[in-house]
Amino acid sequence: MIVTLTLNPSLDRTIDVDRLVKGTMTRTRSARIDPGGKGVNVSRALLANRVPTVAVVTSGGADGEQLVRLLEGDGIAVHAVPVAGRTRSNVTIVEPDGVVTKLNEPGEPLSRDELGAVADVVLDEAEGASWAVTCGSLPPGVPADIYARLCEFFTSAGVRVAVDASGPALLAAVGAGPHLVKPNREELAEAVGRPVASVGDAVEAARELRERGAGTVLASLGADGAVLVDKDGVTIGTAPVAAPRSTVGAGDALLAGFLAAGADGAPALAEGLAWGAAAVRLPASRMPGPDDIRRDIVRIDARPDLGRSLIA
Ligand SMILES: Nc1ncnc2c1ncn2[C@@H]1O[C@H](COP(=O)(O)OP(=O)(O)O)[C@@H](O)[C@H]1O
Ligand SMILES: O=P(O)(O)OC[C@H]1O[C@](O)(COP(=O)(O)O)[C@@H](O)[C@@H]1O
Repeated sequence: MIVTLTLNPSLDRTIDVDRLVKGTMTRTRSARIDPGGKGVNVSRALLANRVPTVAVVTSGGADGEQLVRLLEGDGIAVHAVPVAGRTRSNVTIVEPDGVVTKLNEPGEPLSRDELGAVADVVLDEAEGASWAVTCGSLPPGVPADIYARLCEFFTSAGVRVAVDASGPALLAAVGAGPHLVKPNREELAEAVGRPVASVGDAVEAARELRERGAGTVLASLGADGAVLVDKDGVTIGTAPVAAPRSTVGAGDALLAGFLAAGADGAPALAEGLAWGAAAVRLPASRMPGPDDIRRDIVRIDARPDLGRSLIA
């Protein structure tokens, strides 16, 4: 069982337009609503591939109720903790060439008591679980060390912890010694305080996060694939997609695939890459199921070129 926690979930609204021009009225081509938030997406991807999972989320107002209805409609085991603040909506605008513009709300504040209630629920749900996955931005008012504190609780209960966060929350979590962190390129660069412009830069930055406490670093690099740095060394792979449709949720699919495959070494990296590429071929934040995942496109580089520049 893999338990995910999303403190700041969202209704993801994806809008397709022919062209987005700032400051003009744009007629939309289609729109779609998905349950969103990083942990939510990890659970959606796991369930789509029949891996047992529970999603712990906060839920506030009519949008929170809709989020829970959508998740339950998909058959996801969801434990929703009611909160006073409205669940946010994140908007993604997609142009035909695959260019994506994201507008993510900060979410409404969580009180101390609400945070305590969520922590009780997730610690309870994680009892006996193989992984606890704590993901996404923190709502206003939530201390930046929340993932670090939860990590200590999970670890002492014998549950492995994966963290997908950014900024101070990621840095604090790394110091608490999680089994796995999944930064993307920007998050990695911010964490080490220097640009990540090449595959070698990503490897060095991932090594630094390991030195600071993370057990395994799965650094996702968009179209450049991903770098895995763990106790056994460095593994690098790619899974090219000729015509990406939507990259929203690709990182969540990568993480889900990596965990589903056992979170260890090249086989797990390859599975994560296959799931991430499949997500990119699907519209909006749809998560891939078995029929969408192609393992034949994955390449694990036996002799990676560390000097290779990353796509801008
Ligand atoms: N344009 C793309 N082409 C092929 N694969 C992609 C593309 N964008 C993302 N991916 C896949 O999705 C994974 C996660 O994407 P990334 O953008 O790094 O993460 P996040 O969604 O967390 O920002 C990548 O490691 C890669 O496997
Ligand atoms: O919590 P954040 O950082 O605002 O991100 C939330 C958004 O990220 C997503 O989980 C997508 O994640 P990625 O595109 O980073 O994989 C959306 O479902 C959600 O709207």
